[in-house]
This record gives sequence, C-alpha cells and structure tokens, in this order.
Amino acid sequence: MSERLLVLVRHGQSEWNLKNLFTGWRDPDLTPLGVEEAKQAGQRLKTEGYQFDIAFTSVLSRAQKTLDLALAELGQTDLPITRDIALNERDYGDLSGLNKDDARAKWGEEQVHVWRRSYDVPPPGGESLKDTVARTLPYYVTQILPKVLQGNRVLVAAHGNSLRALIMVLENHTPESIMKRELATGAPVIYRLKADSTVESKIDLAG
Ligand SMILES: O=C(O)[C@@H](CO)OP(=O)(O)O
Repeated sequence: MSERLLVLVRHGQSEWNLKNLFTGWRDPDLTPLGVEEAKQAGQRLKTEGYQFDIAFTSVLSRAQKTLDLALAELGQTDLPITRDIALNERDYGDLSGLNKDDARAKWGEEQVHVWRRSYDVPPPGGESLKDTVARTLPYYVTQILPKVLQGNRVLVAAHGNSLRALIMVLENHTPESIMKRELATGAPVIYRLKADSTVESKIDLAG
C-alpha cells in the first residue's frame, strides 16, 4: 500500500524573525537558532523513522537552508529537490522590512492583525492569504500532490504563510479558522493522504 506521505516544515528562525521585521519575499539568512531548529526538524523526523523520496522548497534561502540542514540530519543529501517561486512566503508588499511593533504603533494593533492574519485583506502592495493560495494551490495540485499520490514520500520546506495556504486546504479551514492556525519554525507537520487526496491522519511535531 502506498504511504502517501506529505511532510510540511516551516523554515527555522530567520534574522528578520529575530529582529521582528516583516519579511515576505526578502531573503534574510537563518539565525544560529534557526540552524538548530532546522537540524532538530531533521533529527526528529529521523527518530520517528521517516525517509523521503523527493523534496520541494521555495527560491528563498531560509527555506532552502532549512531543507538542506534537515536532509543532512536525515542522511538524505542526495534527494531530488525542486525549488519554485510558487512556494515563496506571502509577499508583504510595502510592509516588507518594517518592524512589526512600529507598524502597530503607526496603523494600530487591529489593522496590523488584519494584514497579518485575515484571509482576504492584502497588506499595502502585497498579497493576502487568498492571493497566496491562488499561486501555491495550483502548484501543489499539479506538482506536489501527484508525487504524493504516486507513492513518493514528499518533504516540503517553505514559509509560515505559503504553508498556511496549503494547510487551509488540507485541514479544511474556513477564512475565519485559518486566522488562528499558526505554524512554529522548524516544527514538521506530517500528513498521510487518502487516495482521494484528503487527509487521513495528521501528526504535528510541534505538539
Ligand atoms: O514576516 C513574514 O514574512 C511572516 C513570517 O515570518 O510574518 P507574519 O507572521 O506576520 O505572517
């Protein structure tokens, strides 16, 4: 029987996560803690007995490095990796590079929360989660899902909001319930899919 294994992992802490800056498509490196989180993600998957056949990531270095570090821990540095812009973080537009507390002071707590977590209100010049779903979901359906359904064990290393876009579909969230679905850095979420591509089981290594 096919395993239909799909594991999603958000990159480890980045320099801009640490500095509390809106990041989006900007390309900061991992912090030393982020490197540790990425290694731990690989170690935890290895301890649980997971191995993979193929991996996907974005074109941003924090996700690519997280994937490389996790694969090194898994002893799978030779895995085929597909890197695609479709898995990039949600574009934060004009907020990119701004401090999140400074933004709250300027525009108010409520407005900033709406920009960060609402489903369909984009930040100025950027993408809403809905916009992000519109580019990540076709990529998932045409490139990732077929591999899973063919029986490949698939690892995806990407970003808080590009993964929330996929999780919205996988976990059947509504525009309201997705607002509260957070994703910890370096914490793998493990799905087994049914043949009809819906979720059979989920294990969140964040607990
Ligand atoms: O800055 C970003 O790109 C994201 C992820 O770190 O932040 P937020 O939690 O606001 O979506």
